[in-house]
Amino acid sequence: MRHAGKLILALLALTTALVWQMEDLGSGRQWLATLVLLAYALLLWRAKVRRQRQQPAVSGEADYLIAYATETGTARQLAQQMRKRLGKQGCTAALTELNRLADQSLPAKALLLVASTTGQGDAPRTGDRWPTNDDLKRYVDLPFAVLALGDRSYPQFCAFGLSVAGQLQQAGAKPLFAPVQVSQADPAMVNYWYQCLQKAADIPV
Ligand SMILES: Cc1cc2nc3c(=O)[nH]c(=O)nc-3n(C[C@H](O)[C@H](O)[C@H](O)COP(=O)(O)O)c2cc1C
Repeated sequence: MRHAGKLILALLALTTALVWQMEDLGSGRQWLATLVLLAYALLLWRAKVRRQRQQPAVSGEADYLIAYATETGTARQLAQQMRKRLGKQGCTAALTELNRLADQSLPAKALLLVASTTGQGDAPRTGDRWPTNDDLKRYVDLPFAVLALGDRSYPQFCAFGLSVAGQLQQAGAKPLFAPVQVSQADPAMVNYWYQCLQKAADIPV
């Protein structure tokens, strides 16, 4: 996204330069085109600021830290919904991709993981470098819960989510409840996972 923003700005600057090369346009039209391009850049900038406000920076003060591992976006979407849902219950939650978990401060209450599986039971793009460079010792005694996404038609159903749960437990982290395996992002099972969390973490309904 950061690269896309830079590319758009570079294209706008190039277009402005081209407009000023076209002398037969006349300076009135050249100014008009420049103003339109500037207004467009301003709109893009405002949209970016709004997006950043909707996704506050990850903070060590958060009650929950939600880490997602996704290939095609479902786990990220569900993680974002989870954060909103927790927010409505008065809880704070920070969001990160699993590959960046090592850079985040630990949450006050629990680590929540939304992890999809790809390939033949493999890690998806935003989780394929975890736990490299993460000191798993820091998760000792940390409560956690895993929402494992997959598809029942694959022989290695939810393999990556289960592997994440296993590695955390082996490192000494404390599962709030067993990983919930969800096929094709079934909303009923996602809801069931959330109910388990509410019960285990004593979140008001
Ligand atoms: C190429 C491919 C390979 C997949 N491999 C598995 C698998 O081995 N095990 C599994 O349970 N699900 C597998 N799935 C299903 C995905 O995990 C499931 O659709 C999930 O909801 C995708 O989540 P995402 O959008 O966060 O990546 C696979 C899906 C695709 C497209």
